[in-house]
Amino acid sequence: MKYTEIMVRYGELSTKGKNRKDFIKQLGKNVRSVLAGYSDVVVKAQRDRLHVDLNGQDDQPVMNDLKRVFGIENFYPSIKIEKTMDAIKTTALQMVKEQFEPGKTFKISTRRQDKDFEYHTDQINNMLGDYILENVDGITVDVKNPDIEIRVEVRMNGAYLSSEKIKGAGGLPVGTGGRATMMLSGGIDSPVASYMAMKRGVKIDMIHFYSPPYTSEQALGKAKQLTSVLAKYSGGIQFIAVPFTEVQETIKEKVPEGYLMTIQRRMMMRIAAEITKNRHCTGIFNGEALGQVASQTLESMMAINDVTSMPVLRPLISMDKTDIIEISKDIDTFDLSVLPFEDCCTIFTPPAPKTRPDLEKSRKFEQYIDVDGLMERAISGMTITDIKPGEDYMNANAEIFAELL
Ligand SMILES: Nc1ncnc2c1ncn2[C@@H]1O[C@H](COP(=O)(O)OP(=O)(O)OP(=O)(O)O)[C@@H](O)[C@H]1O
Repeated sequence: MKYTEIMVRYGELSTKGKNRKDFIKQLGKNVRSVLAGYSDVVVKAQRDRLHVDLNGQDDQPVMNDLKRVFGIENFYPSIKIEKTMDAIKTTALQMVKEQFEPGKTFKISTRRQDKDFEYHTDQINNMLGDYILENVDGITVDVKNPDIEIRVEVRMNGAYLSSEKIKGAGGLPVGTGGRATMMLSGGIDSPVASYMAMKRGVKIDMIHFYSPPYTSEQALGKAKQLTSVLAKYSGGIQFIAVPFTEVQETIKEKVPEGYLMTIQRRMMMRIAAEITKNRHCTGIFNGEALGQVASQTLESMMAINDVTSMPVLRPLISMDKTDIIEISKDIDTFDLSVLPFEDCCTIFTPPAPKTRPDLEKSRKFEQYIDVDGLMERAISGMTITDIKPGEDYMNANAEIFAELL
């Protein structure tokens, strides 16, 4: 069946009362941005549903892209036909026949927007139901739990029929939950945390620390590539690369070995908090999960969090690694995350970092370095890239990558 339109049902929006208008507007904007590559497609965000008019565009790629947009509960590929009972009957029968197998049940659900149409809702349901029963041997009606549901909408500009129901990404439209920064490494966890932040409607800017020459161009390319995969869920993400070499070298020189990791993380957090404030964002997300590594004990989090009053949000805090990996596979970041390029946190890692750093000692050892000067120089060296969904930051260096793998 060649579909002409995709009808989108809103997710949690329907429960949001007075914010509903903003949510619908934002979702419309997000859907338009994700489908911008299809020049013929027209998106209309209306009060109770959103309509994607395909205008001859193949439905499959559009539906694949729609599956990633947060704020959509379900969508229904539909076909627009002439607004006559004959046309409705013929198309409904064709739809049923495409799905019918012996023993299957069906139901007709009609909505009528055009109050001047010659039949009202119950009449349409009955007439169509009878027609299907007469023409499909062995089929029966089940109004509670049908195997096949044919939805008929009689609108002002035509009749629309749909049957397939496709599950959307759920969540809230990105942009309705405020704006925050995300500390993105090249690992498995922070891309998953980014996805979860965006799913709750938060628009994120990525902050990535890198330390040339200890970290390579490829490691930076990998973090950008992860961002371009994640941008498919939100349509465009700003990627902020912050040089961290001087900070790390200074800490290595001045701070006792057991506290290298804690002081590095405190500096990362300070710089991230300053960037977050300057960009008028109101929180910092990261990919920490309790107990995973030395920096992710409660004591460690307290020692690192000490440097800012900005909310630090950790969507993965109580998740098991296996569950995080499962999500990273689902959202297509896993294969990239496991590419073996070093992160700046893995260089200068002492053999035995303090897993339960002392807060007072952390504060004291930090005084051995010029916190303000280091912060200022790192922030003034940052670069910002606008990353679009699906943009390629890896293949340009394909040969170098192949050698490294
Ligand atoms: N180079 C970096 N730039 C920005 N943030 C970072 C960087 N390295 C680590 N982080 C942040 O600190 C968190 C903890 O990092 P860590 O390396 O301790 O743990 P991890 O479990 O390996 O995390 P990930 O899988 O996200 O790398 C990361 O999830 C990320 O939010």
